[in-house]
Amino acid sequence: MKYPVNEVFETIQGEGSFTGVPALFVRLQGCPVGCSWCDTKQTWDVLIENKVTPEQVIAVDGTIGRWADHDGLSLIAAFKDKGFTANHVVITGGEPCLYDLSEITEQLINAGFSVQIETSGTFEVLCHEKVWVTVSPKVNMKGGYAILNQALNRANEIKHPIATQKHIDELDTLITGIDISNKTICLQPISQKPRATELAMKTCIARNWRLSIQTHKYLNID
Ligand SMILES: C[S@@+](CC[C@H](N)C(=O)[O-])C[C@H]1O[C@@H](n2cnc3c(N)ncnc32)[C@H](O)[C@@H]1O
Ligand SMILES: Nc1nc2[nH]cc(C(=O)O)c2c(=O)[nH]1
Ligand code: SF4
Ligand SMILES: [Mg+2]
Repeated sequence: MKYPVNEVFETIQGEGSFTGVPALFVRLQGCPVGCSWCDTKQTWDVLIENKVTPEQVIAVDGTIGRWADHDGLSLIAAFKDKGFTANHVVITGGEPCLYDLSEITEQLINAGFSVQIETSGTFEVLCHEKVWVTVSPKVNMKGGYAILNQALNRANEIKHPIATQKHIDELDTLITGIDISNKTICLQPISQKPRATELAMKTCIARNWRLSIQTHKYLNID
């Protein structure tokens, strides 16, 4: 199966439970959710006029919304060509769960990579059972997408972007009825806002949750 890939790069995972882990990022093109504060708006539309060759996507950064078709095996070959050494692959986007990720995650896991998916939980999560799934729930977005309980139940980690108390209250509602005993819950301040960061820290201490800071933005790396 072919997936529309916006960019591939090697960096340090900046967020969540794997913060600090060397990682190969595969950013898929396409997201209909429309978060006003989204870091990666260039990935929203999959426009045919922005389709390029697979080599172009591997070669340069994806800050414009161009994309190319890849599959798991062509990505593994590209990692090798580039001399990448990280063995943790993060599939993000865009919204990667627009696509059935069973094949690509199986190919990566069979090749010896550990695999993580970053998803908004607005689509069913279809992937290999060994994948670490990070759900960053999106509620009340313009598309009116429902959070699928399937995604929250599959999640290994729920990483909630927050700015105000309202967002924490929304998370409380979302996780009512979900068994969170084996899940990591993180709060991630939206766009490094000091008040959001302070609220996230206070709430994490009170609840024994984890703080997730977008460390790559402080480090000024990809
Ligand atoms: C760009 S999204 C792509 C994956 C997927 N669409 C999602 O929303 O989880 C990757 C992560 O960045 C987070 N994110 C995006 N923009 C952000 C911002 N301005 N501040 C904090 N987190 C942000 C998302 O919530 C998500 O956890
Ligand atoms: N370093 C780094 N860590 C990240 N964690 C999640 C990211 C994303 O855009 O999904 C991201 C990213 O773009 N860069
Ligand atoms: S769901 Fe993710 S990629 Fe889509 S708009 Fe929201 S943060 Fe951006
Ligand atoms: Mg980046």
